[in-house]
Amino acid sequence: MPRTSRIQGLRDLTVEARRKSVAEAAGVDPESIAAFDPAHGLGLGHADHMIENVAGILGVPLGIATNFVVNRAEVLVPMATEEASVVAAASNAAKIARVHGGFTTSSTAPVMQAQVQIVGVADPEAGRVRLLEAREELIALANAQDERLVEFGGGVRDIAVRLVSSRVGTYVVAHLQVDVRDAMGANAVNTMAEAVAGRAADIAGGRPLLRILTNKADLRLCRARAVFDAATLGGAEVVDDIIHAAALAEADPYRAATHNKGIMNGVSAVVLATGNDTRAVEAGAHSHAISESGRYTSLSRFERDSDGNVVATLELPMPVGLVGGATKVHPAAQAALTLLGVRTAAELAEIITAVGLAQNFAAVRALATEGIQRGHMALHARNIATTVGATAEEVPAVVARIIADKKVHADHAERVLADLRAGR
Ligand SMILES: CC(C)(COP(=O)([O-])OP(=O)([O-])OC[C@H]1O[C@@H](n2cnc3c(N)ncnc32)[C@H](O)[C@@H]1OP(=O)([O-])[O-])[C@@H](O)C(=O)NCCC(=O)NCCSC(=O)C[C@@](C)(O)CC(=O)[O-]
Ligand SMILES: NC(=O)C1=CN([C@@H]2O[C@H](COP(=O)(O)OP(=O)(O)OC[C@H]3O[C@@H](n4cnc5c(N)ncnc54)[C@H](O)[C@@H]3O)[C@@H](O)[C@H]2O)C=CC1
Repeated sequence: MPRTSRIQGLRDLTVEARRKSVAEAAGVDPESIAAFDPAHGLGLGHADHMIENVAGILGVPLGIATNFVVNRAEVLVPMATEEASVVAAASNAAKIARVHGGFTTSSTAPVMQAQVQIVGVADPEAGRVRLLEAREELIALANAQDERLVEFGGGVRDIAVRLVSSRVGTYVVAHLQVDVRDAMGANAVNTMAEAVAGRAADIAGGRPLLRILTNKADLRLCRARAVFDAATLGGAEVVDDIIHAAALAEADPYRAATHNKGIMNGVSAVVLATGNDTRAVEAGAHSHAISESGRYTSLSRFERDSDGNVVATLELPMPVGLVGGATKVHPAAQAALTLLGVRTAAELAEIITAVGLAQNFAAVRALATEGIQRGHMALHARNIATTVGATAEEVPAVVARIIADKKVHADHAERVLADLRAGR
């Protein structure tokens, strides 16, 4: 069977049957994703080597988003999240995007930057020039810290020097711009920064202070683009309202914060599923969402194309890796990468960006039409039924009633559960 992300009725299967169906559709050995099952996933022994004072493991649901076509390839996307309707929303938008070929993505080279702050430079402008004169020496010193990275074709691509004025003085800040290939790269560039800091400070004529990467990873950008069909959406008026909803997010930081949270619903779920650093990706995204005028704005743009369809685009930093951090040691993260079938960090980063755009579009489409609650709360109702004590066997009946009653909240669920148990 050719690889496909269109799986009918996946939601109606048991978890085990769903995992088997996903493996078959993705063309992978079911054993290669067995680690999605906690019984075969991260063990306490593993966990005890990952962080400090380990006392247990927090399980997070891992769902599979369907319908995705990215650069003409079918891909099933593992998403780790505690939030209902996120996986459904991404799958829904991906289904609509298929009408016009799915998502097209691209990315820059995987360049991460480390900063070296130099304080106390009497002549900062000249200090900057002196550092740039020593470019080759500093690059060689930094690359010597990671021969393995250089072997893989990575290493320092350039050095930039900025002068940053603060309330307490002007700092000379050197940036090591490092191609980190398939790593996320934080540890790699931090090691380089610590190695060159002393020499750089001597050259600049000051004292080294901070030596750390920046998570504003704006030299490691990914882009996604998709066309959402006007007829499928319900016509020109719906398109207009979707455009208006996105335009508000572009203009208003209050709306942009939630619009971008919608994007990160998708992004962070795949970042987490693949054992990558969600905090780094989120910090990078929000630091990138600053307009030329300095205002916090939306990360994505929605326009109407010449055929009246919605064209959505998203660009953001995407510092994720296939090696490094937890990715290599977490069995479920390895399974996630197997299911995705990615060969490079750039491929992973671009799929994540496409999922962020899908999530964003699904949310804005729901908000601009019926509102978020019908779809979201219908799926959240299962959590509410469980919260009030319904057993797995009782959940479907409680969910059906509270949705039918249009009262999807805990106190009504309690009454419904009591009625069901009393045979009413
Ligand atoms: C929730 C839907 C998808 C329902 O939408 P619907 O039209 O009722 O769904 P449907 O039953 O017609 O199914 C359409 C497709 O959605 C998927 N789908 C649908 N249901 C399921 C399910 N149970 N399990 C798995 N997949 C599901 C599935 O792909 C399905 O097609 P298929 O593949 O079956 O041919 C829609 O209302 C939606 O997309 N809503 C957006 C929900 C959302 O954004 N949730 C995120 C949480 S809210 C939030 O925090 C973000 C926000 C809103 O604040 C961001 C912002 O403000 O911008
Ligand atoms: N975002 C942040 O502010 C910070 C994040 N971190 C953590 O750093 C970790 C990621 O840092 P990394 O340097 O990626 O981790 P790492 O040090 O585990 O792996 C990177 C190393 O892997 C080697 N390598 C092997 N194969 C490679 C390939 N194909 N491409 C590139 N390198 C290859 C290289 O020597 C490279 O230096 C994450 O766990 C992250 O949470 C650490 C400090 C700060």
